Amino acid sequence: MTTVIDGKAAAASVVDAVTEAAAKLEARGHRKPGLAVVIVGDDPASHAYVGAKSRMAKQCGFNSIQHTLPAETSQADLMALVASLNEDVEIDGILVQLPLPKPLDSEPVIQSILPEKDVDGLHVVNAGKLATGDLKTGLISCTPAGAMILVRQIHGKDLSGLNALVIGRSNLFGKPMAQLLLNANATVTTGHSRSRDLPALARQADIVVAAVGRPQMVKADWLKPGATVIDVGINRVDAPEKGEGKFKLVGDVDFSDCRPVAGAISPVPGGVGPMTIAMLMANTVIAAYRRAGEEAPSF
Ligand SMILES: NC(=O)C1=CN([C@@H]2O[C@H](COP(=O)(O)OP(=O)(O)OC[C@H]3O[C@@H](n4cnc5c(N)ncnc54)[C@H](OP(=O)(O)O)[C@@H]3O)[C@@H](O)[C@H]2O)C=CC1
Ligand SMILES: Nc1nc(=O)c2c([nH]1)NC[C@@H]1CN(c3ccc(C(=O)N[C@@H](CCC(=O)O)C(=O)O)cc3)C=[N+]21
Repeated sequence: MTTVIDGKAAAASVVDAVTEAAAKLEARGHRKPGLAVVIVGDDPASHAYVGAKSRMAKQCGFNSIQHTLPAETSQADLMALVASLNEDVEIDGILVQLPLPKPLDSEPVIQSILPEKDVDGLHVVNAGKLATGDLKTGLISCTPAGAMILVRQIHGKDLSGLNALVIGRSNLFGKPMAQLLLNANATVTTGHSRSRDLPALARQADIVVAAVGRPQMVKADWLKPGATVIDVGINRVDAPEKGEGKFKLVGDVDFSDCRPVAGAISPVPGGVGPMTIAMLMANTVIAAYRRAGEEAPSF
């Protein structure tokens, strides 16, 4: 029987633990954890995600602040906002929603966030800690951290002897995911657009993680029977069957094709997506504990 991994349920239990941790911190006389989300421009999908993040932050008992800037915002003004959030004693976590509208350059913005407030885990200090095996003192990128919790549900903490393929090598996901798997003792391969034969690489893998941005790319004949498949892709595709102009979300994995062959598979929606938001809350409460000088919980 194939296990369909329930990312919503896993995310709900992380959110419960975060809510409890936030309440405990307040009970010890500290202020609420503070999360600032910055969004530039008016991309509807980005606004939907940011709205979900802000709502979840309130639900966790955080002080949640959203800064919505016009698409024409200058690099200097955006950097100035980040600088003021770095200084703000009420703020523990800063997230700048990506991608930024052209011609803004995201890299200098991300690198200007204080590493201890970088709840996206994208600052070089946090990326470097993860790369050198320090998983305790930095902040880990939310989506790979969430995907890893789903992998652990199936395989436990120690992935010794297992082959893992991560398809995609972005700083936001592919690289940190590969490092988390490696740290858990998996034998890790990272595939990308220049890889020669991804289906052959995938057939060697006990764990396949797809983060490519290509709808339904991974097919059943790519999989070793019984493999665990984690689908990170979020693709909006037309869904004329739902009515004119309607769309639906699909992952980078052809779910109905792969489901019978996989041992466990995460769906889209309802898989990694909800975990991303839950881990953003987890990183924010961790940052708040550290700022308060208390020992941070782990999730
Ligand atoms: N569920 C969630 O919470 C999140 C979902 N996502 C989703 O995950 C997906 C990936 O995101 P992200 O990492 O930011 O995307 P990027 O576009 O930054 O990276 C995509 C990666 O896929 C590789 N790639 C592209 N085409 C192919 C191909 N045909 N064959 C093999 N590899 C290919 C690229 O290779 P190369 O490096 O050679 O160009 C690149 O490494 C997207 O669908 C995104 O929406 C992202 C973040 C969070
Ligand atoms: N700085 C930054 N950090 C990010 O982590 C970041 C980002 N920018 N830009 C965009 C991507 C994408 N992303 C998602 C978050 C939640 C869902 C999510 O909750 N998805 C639901 C479905 C939501 C829906 O129905 O639209 C699900 O998969 O079940 C998806 C994708 C975070 N990202």
